[in-house]
Amino acid sequence: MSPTSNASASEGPLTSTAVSCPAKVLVAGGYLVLDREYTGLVFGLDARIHVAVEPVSTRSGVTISGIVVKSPQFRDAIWEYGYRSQEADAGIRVTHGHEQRISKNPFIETALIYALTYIGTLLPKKRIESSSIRILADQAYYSNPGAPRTPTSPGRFLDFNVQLRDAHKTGLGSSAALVTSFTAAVLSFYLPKTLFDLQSETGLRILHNLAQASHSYAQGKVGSGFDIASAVYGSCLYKRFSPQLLSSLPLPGSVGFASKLRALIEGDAWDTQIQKAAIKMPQGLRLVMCDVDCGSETPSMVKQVLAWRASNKEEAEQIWQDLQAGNEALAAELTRLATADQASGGGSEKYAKLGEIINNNRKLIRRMGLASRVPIEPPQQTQLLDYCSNLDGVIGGVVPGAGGFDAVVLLVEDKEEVIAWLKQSLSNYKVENDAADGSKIGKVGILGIREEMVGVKTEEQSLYNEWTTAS
Ligand SMILES: Nc1ncnc2c1ncn2[C@@H]1O[C@H](COP(=O)(O)OP(=O)(O)OP(=O)(O)O)[C@@H](O)[C@H]1O
Ligand SMILES: C[C@@](O)(CCOP(=O)(O)O)CC(=O)O
Repeated sequence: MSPTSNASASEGPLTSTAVSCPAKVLVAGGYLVLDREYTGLVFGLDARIHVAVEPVSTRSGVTISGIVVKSPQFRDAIWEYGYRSQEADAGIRVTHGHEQRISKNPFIETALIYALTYIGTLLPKKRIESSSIRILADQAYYSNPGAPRTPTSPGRFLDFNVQLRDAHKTGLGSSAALVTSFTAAVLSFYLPKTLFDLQSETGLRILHNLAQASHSYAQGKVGSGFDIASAVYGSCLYKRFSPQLLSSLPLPGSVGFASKLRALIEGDAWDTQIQKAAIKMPQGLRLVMCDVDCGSETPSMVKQVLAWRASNKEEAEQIWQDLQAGNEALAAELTRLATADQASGGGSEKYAKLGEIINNNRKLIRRMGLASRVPIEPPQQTQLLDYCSNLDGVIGGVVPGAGGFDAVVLLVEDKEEVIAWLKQSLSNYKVENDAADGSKIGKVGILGIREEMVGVKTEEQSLYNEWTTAS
């Protein structure tokens, strides 16, 4: 059902709004999920990016509207935008503030253009008021050490005291969580509930489709969109949208962009499939993310794997099908354990099948990597995963997403002593960096996060008290 567009444009003053979205980890389905024939098993993680929007009191007589966006945990992270409606149904054009000295932020700028354009199609006669927007991110997204802003009463959001370009990402999908929170916060702020309600299924679908469209444009249309899906819906089994949906959309600023964008995100053509019920974390288990203090270039790995698949159809098809079966088996076993009678089975034998499925999937991932000559589970990561998998309480682990040297994700028993033992064992872990290509993994650390089933949610403004709009 589409929202009705005849709601009154004047439904009271704009009130401050805040929204947050979770990080992601693709536990199964890397590369496969780029193709609609296959699915990806994605878990949300409890590191969040928050976006808060507030009205700005404009002095009487001031006619220029503006939106100021700040990411105050980073140095010089402030972007000022003007905006105006364009002829020919081309949507909203965003301009930069005069004294803009700092680098552009394509994710923020695109999310703003898409969100304001959609709002403009719903409320064509209403002036878009000025606002002030703050972005606040949890520590786990970056490996830079943060410091409390007010040491006497340390809050949730730390001061990173570096420029954004010097932030070291940990690969948790910061741009997807940012774009989704930003879009949700801007829509919730400017639109009355009758037109956009984050608590409704329709609201979530519109947010998902709009955030996919703008994130994909800002990113250069490379990803499957699993990161946006988990930002909106939390942990889920994800089947991507047909790429033609976005390739047939006019570019922002071109004739017909606004109404085609609205029709696409509200209409029935959008064919993503999200199964939330297919993903569960059994009670007594949890995910642990390990950062290996090194990084890989996802786009070039994707290019190489897909090129190999295109010229080795038969061999690739077999691996893809076997991996899909293995990924489905993993989802099914997690669900079985989550719903099984807690009294049945006991001890670590109850997770034996889960461990076996994970190890079989890893064999297939290594085959994919060897065949395509892409280090998806390189020897250093195999060694690390084998080492961790042999520790008491660890069921198994994989290289998430595109793999490489970014991170590993472990499935472990949710017990303090297991985490303590894992930490101690990793602090003694000796990395054997003997890869022929010279790639190295650094010190292995545990990120203080775990799985999160909840996707987008509204938040209390009081969370940001120490990061006032003036910060
Ligand atoms: N706190 C923040 N404030 C403003 N912009 C941010 C913030 N965090 C991330 N970004 C934007 O997102 C970009 C990083 O997105 P990118 O897609 O490269 O990484 P990622 O989504 O974290 O990585 P991956 O998909 O590999 O997990 C930054 O260059 C910046 O533009
Ligand atoms: C390789 C791919 O399937 C997963 C990439 O995941 P990550 O960015 O490495 O977490 C690409 C995608 O689905 O967007």
